[in-house]
Amino acid sequence: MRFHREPIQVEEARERVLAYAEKNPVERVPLLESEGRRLAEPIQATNDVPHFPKSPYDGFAVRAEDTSGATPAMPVELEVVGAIACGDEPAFTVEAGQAARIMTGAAIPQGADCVIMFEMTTENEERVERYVGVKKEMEPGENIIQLGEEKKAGDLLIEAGKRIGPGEMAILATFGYAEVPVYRLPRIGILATGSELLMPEEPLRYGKIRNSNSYMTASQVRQAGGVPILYGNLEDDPDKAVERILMILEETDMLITSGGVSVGDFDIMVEVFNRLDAQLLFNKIAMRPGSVTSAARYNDQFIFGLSGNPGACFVGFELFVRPLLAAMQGKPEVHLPETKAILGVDMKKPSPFDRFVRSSWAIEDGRVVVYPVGRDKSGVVTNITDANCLMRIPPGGSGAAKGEEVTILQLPYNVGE
Ligand SMILES: Nc1nc2c(c(=O)[nH]1)N[C@H]1C(S)=C(S)[C@@H](COP(=O)(O)OP(=O)(O)OC[C@H]3O[C@@H](n4cnc5c(N)ncnc54)[C@H](O)[C@@H]3O)O[C@H]1N2
Ligand code: MOO
Ligand SMILES: [Mg+2]
Repeated sequence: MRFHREPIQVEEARERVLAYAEKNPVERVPLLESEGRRLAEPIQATNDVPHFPKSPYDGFAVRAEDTSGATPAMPVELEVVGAIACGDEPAFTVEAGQAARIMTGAAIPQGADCVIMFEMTTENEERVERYVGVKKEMEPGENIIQLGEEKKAGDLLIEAGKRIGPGEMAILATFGYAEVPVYRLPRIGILATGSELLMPEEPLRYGKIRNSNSYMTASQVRQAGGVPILYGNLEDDPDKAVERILMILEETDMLITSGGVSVGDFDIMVEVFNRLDAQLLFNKIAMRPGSVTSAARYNDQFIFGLSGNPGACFVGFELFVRPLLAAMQGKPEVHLPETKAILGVDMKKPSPFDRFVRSSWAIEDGRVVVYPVGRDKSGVVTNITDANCLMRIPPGGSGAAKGEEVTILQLPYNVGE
């Protein structure tokens, strides 16, 4: 029974992780730096928008009752008593028989109740000086952006947890949020285990390979809103691993390792978890790839032991680490979005486990069609570049046939690039 581990279902593994998920502490950052972060508080309107009635056009602010009977052939003549630029606070009142020049975005003066565009006045023939001819009958309120028309003070504008992008930046600036409450970025330590590993700058030696997992994981962490901190490669030595892991956990919120989680002679992670006396959440999942993906709690921190095989390492992050990072940043929906797609080829390999196949979806004749990206072997590293989703093939039966409907988990990579 030396190698026996009790496999649990994917959903169960996710729940065991999320049961311990906590939101990161809140910090206030300058507006420009808040871009890409997640809001820690709901954002409300701090004033009406607009907070003064304003003109949507360049024209004349007038009293609608004065324009009665006006036509292009018989313009009504009004006295021009002032001009209002954007930013002015008009100090005069438009009385009966009067008009004021007004520019787009400028405040409506007292007395006026509508704005007539330049094009509907004698201004369109030659520039008006003292008197303007109005060529159209106006309604009260016409061409006025009313006080609070867009938003009222106190209105909820953005829910907490939303990622700050262009629209959110515009709102935050509009309502004077020079400092923005956001969740602190999760700092994620990344450590590769394996005596065969070289750094990217090192020349190849027979039997050795360059560590790609750490860089792949760093990208996944960053795209999930975390800050990756790389701690290099570690030989397969449990003593050194324990020492390094304790050091990394002091400096970071969480640790992700890759490699050494299976049952080989040099797979040290089981031993490492034992020596740390960590609380094991799982070390076997009924899925492929990534069946040996492991997770543990050490004090109040997480350690994820992802597979060494790059395909399995990639999938392990997407299914189990991503949701945790999302939860730490207050994201309301933590899992990858799922949709249905039509399988573009036969995937007839029967499997007793759920399979998560690195795949690519595209719209064909108005339908979402999905194809595996190539050889579905967890040791293959060079086809992750083509994946924009994971295709989920349920266990049992005889796999899935071309034309069948399958579930896909959309990845945030390789879409619209
Ligand atoms: N007898 C069994 N053997 C294996 C089983 C099993 O159940 N019984 N599971 C297989 C599966 S599935 C996987 S996945 C791997 C998991 O291996 P480990 O997580 O223990 O990883 P390693 O043994 O350290 O390495 C596996 C493979 O990946 C390469 N690797 C490791 N680290 C990196 C890295 N940072 N960058 C790129 N490539 C890396 C490593 O050289 C190996 O080729 O176990 C199977 N075996
Ligand atoms: O299940 Mo392994 O983790 O195929 O690659
Ligand atoms: Mg191994």
